[in-house]
Amino acid sequence: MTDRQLLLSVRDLHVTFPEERLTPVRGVSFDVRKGEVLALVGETGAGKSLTARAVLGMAPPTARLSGSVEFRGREILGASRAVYAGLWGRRLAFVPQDALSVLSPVHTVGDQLAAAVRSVSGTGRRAARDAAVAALEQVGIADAARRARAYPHEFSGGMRQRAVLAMAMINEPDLVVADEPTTALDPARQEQVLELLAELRESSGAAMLLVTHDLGVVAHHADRVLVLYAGRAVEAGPVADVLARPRAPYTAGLLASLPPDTPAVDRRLPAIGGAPPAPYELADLKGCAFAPRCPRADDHCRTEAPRPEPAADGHLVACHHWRELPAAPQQLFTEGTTL
Ligand SMILES: Nc1ncnc2c1ncn2[C@@H]1O[C@H](COP(=O)(O)OP(=O)(O)OP(=O)(O)O)[C@@H](O)[C@H]1O
Repeated sequence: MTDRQLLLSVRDLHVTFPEERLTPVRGVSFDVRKGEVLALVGETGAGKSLTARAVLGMAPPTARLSGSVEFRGREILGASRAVYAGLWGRRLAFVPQDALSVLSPVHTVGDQLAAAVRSVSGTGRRAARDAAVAALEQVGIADAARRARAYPHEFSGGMRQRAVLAMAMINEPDLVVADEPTTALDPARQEQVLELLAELRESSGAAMLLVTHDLGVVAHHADRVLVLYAGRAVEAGPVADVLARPRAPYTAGLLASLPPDTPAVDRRLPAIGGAPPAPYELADLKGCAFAPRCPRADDHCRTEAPRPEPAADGHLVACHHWRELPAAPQQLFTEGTTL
């Protein structure tokens, strides 16, 4: 039976750089349903951005991709530029870390928004211009008609990121891929921009794939979460369930390292102890990539990689020992365990 709510379905995604003999994404699978927010979370180098870029058709040119990315029932992995050009901005939108990577320095913000509108519809110039100004108003840019005539470098960082949100949402896409959308902003602006993104997304009904390394952001802004480690999923499920009762030691370690009552904007992922394997080490890795940092690891973990298996309704975990862990496995990391 087909799931009519299914929007994006990624299966066994691998991203390889043949020249460097690196495979930073090693068989990632997940679904995004209409209107839902899936967060991809993990430490630096986990493969979050490469996964997001593979979905967008924006992987680095030297990357080789395999697996499957079905969007709206159609395979798009490895599709031609023409296919992606028909999706970008219209069905599939991108909010990057750095606004200047998507805004052209040589056109005014208003012209870029108007061009985005005209690229998907036969809207006339004046109507497109009005839509651009309305979009800037909607993202809280004061004096939008005048601001629309400014160039991106004349905007503050926060305003630029708002303009990028306006650009991403102006054609009401089905899926927004947001890659650490507030990292470049100062902490005071981060939550504002995330709230704005949530409002725009909710009012348009778009789904979102949200890349973040901040569990506070996951808690407040996602419906489901996929935890990545060394290019593989270690745990996935509804946010409330995964955060309240993590089944994978890695997720538990991330949660244990969050200081209680930390303001949302400061909840970055601190080190669990040790570091993830370097990309070049992954090729020869036999067992679970987290084993060297895991207090529960044994010979089984060091020799055989665990596969994701269902632990509860809609909750997957890849750990040989998930059934034997304490109900609050964060204890593994907080009770004087040396890692
Ligand atoms: N163009 C490239 N060529 C070779 N290796 C790459 C390339 N891009 C990324 N990688 C490797 O892939 C790994 C995963 O990169 P990715 O950007 O997906 O990580 P990430 O989880 O998004 O981390 P971060 O939070 O730091 O952005 C990195 O360790 C990097 O070494």
